Amino acid sequence: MSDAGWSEKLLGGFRKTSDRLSENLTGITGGGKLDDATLDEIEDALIISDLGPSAASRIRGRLAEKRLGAQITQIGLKEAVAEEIADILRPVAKPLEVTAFPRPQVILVIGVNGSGKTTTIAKLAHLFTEDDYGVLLAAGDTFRAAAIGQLATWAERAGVDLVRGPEGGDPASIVFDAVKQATDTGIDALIVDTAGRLQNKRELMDELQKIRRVLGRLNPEAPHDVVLVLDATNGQNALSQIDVFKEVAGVTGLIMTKLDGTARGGVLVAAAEQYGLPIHAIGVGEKMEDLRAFDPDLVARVIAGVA
Ligand SMILES: Nc1nc2c(ncn2[C@@H]2O[C@H](COP(=O)(O)OP(=O)(O)OP(=O)(O)O)[C@@H](O)[C@H]2O)c(=O)[nH]1
Repeated sequence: MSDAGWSEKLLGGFRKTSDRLSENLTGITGGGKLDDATLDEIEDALIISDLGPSAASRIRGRLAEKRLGAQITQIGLKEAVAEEIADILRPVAKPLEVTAFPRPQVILVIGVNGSGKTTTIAKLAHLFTEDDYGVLLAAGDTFRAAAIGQLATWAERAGVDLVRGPEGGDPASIVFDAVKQATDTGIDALIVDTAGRLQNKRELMDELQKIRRVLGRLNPEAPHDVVLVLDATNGQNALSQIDVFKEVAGVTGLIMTKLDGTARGGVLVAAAEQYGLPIHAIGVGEKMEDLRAFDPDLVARVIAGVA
C-alpha cells in the first residue's frame, strides 16, 4: 500500500475515534478565552474520549502552561490538543526492527484470545517479507487446534513456513525446533505465537518461562522481543492487560489492533502515556496490509480531528 493509501486508511480507520474526540471538544472555547473552567472541560472531554486521566491531566497542564488566558478558536484548540498528543506518542512510536545478531531475531507474540494476535503475526510476517527478510512462524499456542489451523492458513497467505506440533503439544519443544530450523535455514525473524490464557496466570507464566528457558539455551539474547497485542475496542480493559502481561511475560513492546471501527482509539494515547512502552505498530483492518508502524504526528492529528 502506498503512503497516501495508508493515510487514507488511517483516516478512515480512526474516523469514529476522531469524531468522538472532536465532538467532545466542540463547543469548548470558553467564549474564546482559555481559562480554568475551559481547561477543566477539555480535560473531561479527553477522559471520556478514552485518553485516560493521566494523559488528560498532562495535556491540560501543558495547555495551561502555554496558553492560559490566550484567545483560542475551535480549530486552534484541536490543533493544540493534536500537538500535545503527538508529544505523548513520539517517544513510543518505534517500529519493530530486525537487528539481532546472530540471527534469528526471536519475537514472542502474546495477548488474550481474540485480540487479533494471529492476524497480527501474519501482518508482521508480511511487513518483514516485504523488506526481504526471511521469516518463520512457530505455532506455540497448542492449547486449541483451531489456533494452529488459523496460523497455518495465515502463514500460507503470507508465503512463509510454519513450525507446528499437535494440539496439546509442548510449546517449548515447538519453539526449540523452530529456532533450530530458523538457524539452519538462515531465517532473519522467527515469530512465535503463544497461548492467550490470561484466566490462568500461573499456567501461562510457567509456559512462557519454559519457552524462555529453552530459547535462552539456544541463544542467551532470545527472545529479543515480547510483543503484546491489544484490542483497542476493549478501551481501558486493554490497559489492565498491559499490567498483567508485564507481570507474567516481561513485555517489551505493544501492538494495538482494531483501531478501525472503534471510537475508543484514544486508548492508544493512554497506553503511551501510562506505560511508555514502545508501540511498534497499529492495526486498522483485517487484511494483511492493514498493520504498520505509525507516524505519531499524523496519528495525533487524526485522533484530534484536524487531519
Ligand atoms: N477490524 C479489525 N479486525 C481485526 C484486526 N486485527 C484482527 N482483527 C479481527 O479480529 C478477529 C480475531 O483475530 P485473531 O487474529 O484470530 O485473534 P487471536 O487473538 O489470534 O484470537 P484467537 O484466534 O481466538 O486466538 C478476527 O476476525 C480478525 O479478522 C484489525 O486491526 N481490525
